[in-house]
Amino acid sequence: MDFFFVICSTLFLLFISYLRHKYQYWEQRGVPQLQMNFFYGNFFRIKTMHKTEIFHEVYKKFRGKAKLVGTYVFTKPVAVVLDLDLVKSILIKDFNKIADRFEQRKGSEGILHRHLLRLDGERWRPLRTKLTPTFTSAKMKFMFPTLVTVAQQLEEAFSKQLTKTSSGDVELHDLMGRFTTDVIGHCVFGVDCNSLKDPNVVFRRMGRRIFYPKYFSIRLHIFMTTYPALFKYLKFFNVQEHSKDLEDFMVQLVSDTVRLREEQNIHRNDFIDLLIELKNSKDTKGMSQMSIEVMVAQVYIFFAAGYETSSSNLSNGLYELAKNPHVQEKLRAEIKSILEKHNGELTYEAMMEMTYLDQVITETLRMHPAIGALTRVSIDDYKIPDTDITLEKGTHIYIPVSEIHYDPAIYDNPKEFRPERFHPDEMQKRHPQAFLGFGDGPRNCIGLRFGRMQVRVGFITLLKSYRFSLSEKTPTELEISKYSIVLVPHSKIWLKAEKL
Ligand code: HEM
Repeated sequence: MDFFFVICSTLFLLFISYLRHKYQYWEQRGVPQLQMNFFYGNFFRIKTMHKTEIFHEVYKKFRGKAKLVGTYVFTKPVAVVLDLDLVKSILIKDFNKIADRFEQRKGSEGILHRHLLRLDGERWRPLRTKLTPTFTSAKMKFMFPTLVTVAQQLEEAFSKQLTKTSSGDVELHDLMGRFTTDVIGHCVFGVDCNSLKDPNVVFRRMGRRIFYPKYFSIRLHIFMTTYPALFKYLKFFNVQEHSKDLEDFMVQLVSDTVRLREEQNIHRNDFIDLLIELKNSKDTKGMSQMSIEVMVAQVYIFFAAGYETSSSNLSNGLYELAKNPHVQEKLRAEIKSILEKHNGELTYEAMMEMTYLDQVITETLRMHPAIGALTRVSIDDYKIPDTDITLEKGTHIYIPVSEIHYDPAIYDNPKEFRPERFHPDEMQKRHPQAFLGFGDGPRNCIGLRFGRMQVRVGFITLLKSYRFSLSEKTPTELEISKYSIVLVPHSKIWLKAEKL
């Protein structure tokens, strides 16, 4: 019994010393850090990464006093960058030393992991170079008519939904999700997802599975990105990031589409066409530029990264416009006058002329960014410019987007929705990294143009025909979901709509 007691006490003391040592990591390097709970660090406060409570505390306490601050996710030391010049160095100037987004999970990659968002810098670079031409303005212009077709379906679905209610209350977050699912379905998968007609189609179910994992899975997701080396052992307990049926669904879908297009020689100028072109072209060694597995992974990430981010931008924007009727009227006036100039037709050129619309979209993303913090991992030791601090190779770095976007020293009265902040003259007065809604540098959002295009088309379609106002069911504040990986509204977004 005594022996057992001695063993337990020794193990306990060793464990405490280990934690104590771990939680002194930043202090020992001369980097300011938040006070940690001695036993569990900030484990219990990490309910969701995107809730970013920890970054909020760090930013509030150290902004203006330090360029970067240390904190911990579980026991992993992470650096939080507070200074915009340092943000610029990390994302752009010194990108070569900080090219990874996540610590890599070697040897345990499924097909759906081999995508742009996740790959390490070495494998990411050639893939990004191949995929960048897929997102040029010219390619966007080719896809524009498809978006207009889906927008007509949105108009029909919206009008149908409105006729079903006598109060005029419409729930917008789900409807916008169905719109962007169908747009991505057409342009990325090359199929008609039909979710505007049937909300329960398989694509919606798959989308919900990606973004709304069970509560446990959110912590698991954080655990997985923090300790990828340990995560591989969880597969023995059948814990996986992507379920087998999601992977099978994606593989089947892409293989069927590719076969059909090749057999029937179908060309539609969409993403899948461009990926097939890469699959069929050879590199200098005579090898295919893209295998079907890599293609599946890219199609998966275009869907995953593209539909919920854009639909939240749309529904959050409509919410802000309902709260700020003067902005809504100003935007509608712009939309109507430009459409009139183009004989009432929504063309790519007409859309590009709507500059105030662009400001509204950016201001919405400032107040409601899709990603609360950008992540990077150093692939080499990195000396922080003008300091004696060196981040070790493999350090996890966070750039707290939400905090920067709400910093009153950067955006006066940050809780006010004011699109004019993004007038080019106003933007010139701010630091170039003061807005990070699409990230920045070589690893910024590759789908920026496409995302903005579908959001613009969604806004134009609804605002030209409907006025939105607050209803009794509208939430007073938009709460962020604790259950989703990206920042999406927790509650439904009910607004009153009136036909013009
Ligand atoms: C309003 C819509 C969107 C928002 C707000 C958004 C936001 C972001 C952000 C913040 C990042 C991280 C950037 C960084 O770390 O610097 C990102 C990366 C990415 N996004 Fe988007 N995104 C949107 C739409 C899209 C669309 C439509 C697609 C694809 C069709 C897409 C594909 C990607 C990919 C593949 C990456 C990883 C890029 C890389 O590592 O090279 N996104 N996005």
